[in-house]
Amino acid sequence: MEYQMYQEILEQPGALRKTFKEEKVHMTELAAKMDEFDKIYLIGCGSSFSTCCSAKSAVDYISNKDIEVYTGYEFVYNKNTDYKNSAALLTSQSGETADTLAALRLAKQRGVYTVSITNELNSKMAHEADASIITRGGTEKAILGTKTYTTQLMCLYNLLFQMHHETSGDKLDIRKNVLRDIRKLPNITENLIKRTQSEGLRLGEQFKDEELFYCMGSGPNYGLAYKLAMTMFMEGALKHACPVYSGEFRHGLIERAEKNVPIIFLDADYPGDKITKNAIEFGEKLGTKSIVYNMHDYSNMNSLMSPFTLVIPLEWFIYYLAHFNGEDPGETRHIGKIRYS
Ligand SMILES: O=P(O)(O)OC[C@H]1O[C@](O)(CO)[C@@H](O)[C@@H]1O
Repeated sequence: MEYQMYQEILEQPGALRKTFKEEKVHMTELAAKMDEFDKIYLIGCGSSFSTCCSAKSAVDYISNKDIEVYTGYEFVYNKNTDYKNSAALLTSQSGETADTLAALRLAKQRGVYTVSITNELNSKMAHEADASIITRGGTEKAILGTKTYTTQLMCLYNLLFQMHHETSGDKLDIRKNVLRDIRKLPNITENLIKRTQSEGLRLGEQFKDEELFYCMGSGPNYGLAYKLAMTMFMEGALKHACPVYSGEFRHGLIERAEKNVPIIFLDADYPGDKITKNAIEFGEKLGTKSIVYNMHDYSNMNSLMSPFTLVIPLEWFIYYLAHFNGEDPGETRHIGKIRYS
């Protein structure tokens, strides 16, 4: 019953170590280069879109830098305004996703400085971007993205938090703590992988017959809630799932939060998690099947590192959920095989 994803979960600490070591200097140089631009676009799809959402939200806590997040085709079809003095960081584990590649080509045409973050050295995106950061995960086969997620997210955080931000006081401390925690990530990840496997197994078995999961988070955890629903549940465990911003709980999900409905709450005690906690309480009264992941139960890193922390117990949960349903969590039925153009 060991699927490909199993090995790839275990490979994350090594991939983080190697990526940091081999790209450290380059990332510092690129952070300085990014300072030259007035605006930064973060662009990716699926798992690689979720990292952009989390990183933007995290850096927003300490910075006023103008950063916008787009999926590949949203950027291509719907972004028509001014591209003056801007840069785009394009994330893609394969470096080949048509949507993100189209965004990269359009950005270049419009004079935007482009940086790709990809796991494939010989990919189109690595070749065509003005600069490239290569995550050193080794080939990843399981579709939902494990080691390419953590390494890509690490590169985005490292780059964005190293940029010059007008910070002082608390914000400066947060920035320093995040950069310190990034260095500790390989060891912390290693530990989390060991500590959370049995919990994932238990939850996977307990929830195996559920068909739909709501995934809620605020701040940087919304990006993870998105990944959890779109790639981990839907692509990996073949379950229906829906990401929800905590702040949007009262505008939709509240009407479906009924007895026995599974809701996964990602909590890191962010200011926005006031609403997450209210929603948890509301769910308790109604008898929802809540699973609450609070990042502080798993690590003592800065709260902004919550996606790095919570993704590990979630990977195990999804791995076993797929297993108890007789599915290989690394398989794909359509992704990578369907072409629109
Ligand atoms: O990161 P890449 O290689 O651009 O791939 C994007 C793909 O990743 C996935 O999120 C799978 O991890 C798919 O949804 C999507 O097709």
